Amino acid sequence: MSGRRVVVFPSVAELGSTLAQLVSSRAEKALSTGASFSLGLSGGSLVSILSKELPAVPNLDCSRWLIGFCDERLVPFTDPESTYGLYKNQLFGKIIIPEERILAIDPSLPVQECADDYAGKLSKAFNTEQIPVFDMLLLGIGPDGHTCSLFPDHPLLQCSMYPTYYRILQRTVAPISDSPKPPPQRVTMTLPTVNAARCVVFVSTGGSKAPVLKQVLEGGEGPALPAALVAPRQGELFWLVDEPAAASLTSQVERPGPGAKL
Ligand SMILES: O=C1O[C@H](COP(=O)(O)O)[C@@H](O)[C@H](O)[C@H]1O
Repeated sequence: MSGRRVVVFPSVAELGSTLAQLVSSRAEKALSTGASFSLGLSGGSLVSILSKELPAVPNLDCSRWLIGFCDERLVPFTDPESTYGLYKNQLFGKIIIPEERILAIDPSLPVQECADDYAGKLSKAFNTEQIPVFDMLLLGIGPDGHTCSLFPDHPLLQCSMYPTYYRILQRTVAPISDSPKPPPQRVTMTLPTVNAARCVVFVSTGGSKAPVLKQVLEGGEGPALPAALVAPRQGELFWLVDEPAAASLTSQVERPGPGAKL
């Protein structure tokens, strides 16, 4: 990992605009050397921030982007809890990404089959039986420290710590049917997939996130929270947060001026 950057913004709008610039710049970089730019999206509060700011980037050509989902809730796309459904309504109508380049789950399948099916889609799109390497993943963090659908104290996390669970550890995505946050059935990227990415960006806003950010970024007692286990092996790691979310941090952070690029 090439060093974590914690960047604090005075407002969600400024954060969002820098996030959009960051996505655009990493897309340009990926497309200058490769055939596509692979971007993994999360749900929750990220959806509206990204959907507002990304279409505002001038001359954004998304025709060679490949979109995946860091996690997804196992509900129909028409359900307000569906992350794909939210992006379809709020973003995909505003930027042109060929439909076949958006890798969504099949919500009609039972959760285990759904995870296997989604893993198969990733494997085909990345043309590998190994862990896919995304150019960029956008993550959120819940007040409990979860990220993707990886929750504190969940066996999916223990898998990453105990070699006896090696088979599971190597999975690209996993099903979860007991999510403490509804809806209970979900599909999520595993930590090995998250940590293989070239660039991982957490987005966190609002005062309700201040205590968990303090714990994840500056340490606390007890086992590491899921978000604290995100440490890309060779990629970049950004935390983009607003002032209320950063309120309890005492470690060094960056406060870029207006329009600054990361
Ligand atoms: O349930 C989920 O929550 C996290 C965090 O969401 P936020 O609204 O607190 O930012 C999100 O990143 C994840 O994709 C989602 O499924």
